[in-house]
Amino acid sequence: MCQQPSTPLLNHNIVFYGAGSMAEAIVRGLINRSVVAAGNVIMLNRSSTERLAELRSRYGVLVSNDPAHKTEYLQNASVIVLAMKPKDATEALKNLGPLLTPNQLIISMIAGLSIRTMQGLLGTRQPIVRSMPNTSSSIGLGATGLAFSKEVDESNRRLGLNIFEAVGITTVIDEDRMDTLTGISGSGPAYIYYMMEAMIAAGIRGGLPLEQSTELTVQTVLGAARMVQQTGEEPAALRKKVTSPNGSTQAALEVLERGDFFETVIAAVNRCAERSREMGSILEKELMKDTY
Ligand SMILES: NC(=O)C1=CN([C@@H]2O[C@H](COP(=O)(O)OP(=O)(O)OC[C@H]3O[C@@H](n4cnc5c(N)ncnc54)[C@H](O)[C@@H]3O)[C@@H](O)[C@H]2O)C=CC1
Ligand SMILES: O=C(O)[C@@H]1CCC=N1
Repeated sequence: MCQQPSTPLLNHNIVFYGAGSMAEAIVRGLINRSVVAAGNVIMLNRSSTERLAELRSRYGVLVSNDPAHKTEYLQNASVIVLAMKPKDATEALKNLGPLLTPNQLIISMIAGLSIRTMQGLLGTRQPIVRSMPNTSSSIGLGATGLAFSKEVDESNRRLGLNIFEAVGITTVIDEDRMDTLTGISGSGPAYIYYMMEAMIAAGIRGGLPLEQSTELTVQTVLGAARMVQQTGEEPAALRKKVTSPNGSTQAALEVLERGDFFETVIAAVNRCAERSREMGSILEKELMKDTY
């Protein structure tokens, strides 16, 4: 599964601080696409030795949950990717700040957490790349939004872009738009999976075996996405081509309309963005609590 790079694109020590599903998605992409040598990737977790052993055997990366080793790895890293849950970020950043030197690049993928709050918690004006990837990064089909703190120079900007370009497409946005982007591409895969779950269930209820219903659903979603990408046509135009007047598709779409499908999806994206902002405010309040 893990191919060793002959000439990796990036020659930096990259520490993933938090070794959960999103960190693994990025690491898998980086290693399998030979962007960085496995020996230059370090994955740190709070406790689970089993999880770390699994990551080491899958990707050949270095791993640790030992506090002394963790400190050493963090101090020697060129890039530290923050990949813990928002609830664990305050404590981790406060402990991390005093270990850092000014040229170490921080890349955060923590939903909601602003650059300003991160710099406050670290207590340093560290160069920070705020990112919002998604789990499809693990197969090179990620969509990542990036915003940069003003301390990020051109080479660190390039480095941040290289990491995420290796695992999909990237787009640079104003930090203010990161919550909306989270609602579209960060959390978006979950909405599509939910739709797929419903389609598979409908197939089964209609008498198709699970395997067939799944295969047909997967290919339909894949084909629909590719059609938009390859034809350059608007989704609405492609939808119209499927929909014969008074035909079966129209009948189905009318049911979706009765369920307010379009506005429900928009409301879900908006609620996701709002929740991202709420999570950011909670972290900001924790910072303020300490400041005053
Ligand atoms: N899962 C997703 O689709 C996406 C997640 N994110 C963000 O990525 C971050 C991680 O999410 P997941 O990977 O889904 O979570 P996860 O729960 O799978 O992984 C988080 C890991 O961080 C570790 N951790 C927590 N505190 C730590 C500490 N002080 N030192 C070392 N390790 C520590 C935990 O043990 C856990 O293994 C979150 O902040 C989330 O907002 C961003 C984009 C997409
Ligand atoms: O659910 C979450 O909070 C994270 C952020 C984007 C995807 N998962």
